[in-house]
Amino acid sequence: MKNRTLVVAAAIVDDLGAPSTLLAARRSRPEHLVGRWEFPGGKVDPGELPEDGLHRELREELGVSVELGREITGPHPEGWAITDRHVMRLWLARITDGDPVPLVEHDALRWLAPPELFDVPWLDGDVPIVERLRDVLLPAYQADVR
Ligand SMILES: Nc1nc2c([nH]c(=O)n2[C@H]2C[C@H](O)[C@@H](COP(=O)(O)OP(=O)(O)OP(=O)(O)O)O2)c(=O)[nH]1
Repeated sequence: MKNRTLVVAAAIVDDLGAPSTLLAARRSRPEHLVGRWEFPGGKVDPGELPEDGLHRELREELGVSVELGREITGPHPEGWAITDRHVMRLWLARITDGDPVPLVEHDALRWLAPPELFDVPWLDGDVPIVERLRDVLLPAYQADVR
């Protein structure tokens, strides 16, 4: 896990206390990622705190401000091994300002409820994270549909 580049990303949800839907973003670049869905975010700049990098990326990519909730921790203390060169940390987040628009890096956004989570082709490394998030979203989703 050492020597991997740190990527920070957000599981943007409708509500931090009772999350039931998740915002997914479709990559528009680079070529090998085009059409795959992911969590908005990106690489942390040198000297930047991970959470600060995440707020910056979300402003740049979607034009939104967020409140961060708890971190969705992975199997490794460093985060989720999303590729053989990147490790990712991700936090729940709620939009506090702005309507999300795919400004750069993405060309589509979708709010997904648990039954729809796998209707989109996620990047391979994100699949175990989406499975974990399904468990996070299910209680509030099931309470809502009842
Ligand atoms: N942002 C993000 N990247 C992901 C996810 N899953 C996944 O495998 N990746 C990969 C894709 C890229 O190879 C890498 C992140 O790079 P990036 O292109 O988003 O980062 P960045 O905006 O800072 O990129 P750069 O163009 O400035 O280098 O991690 C995900 O859910 N979100």
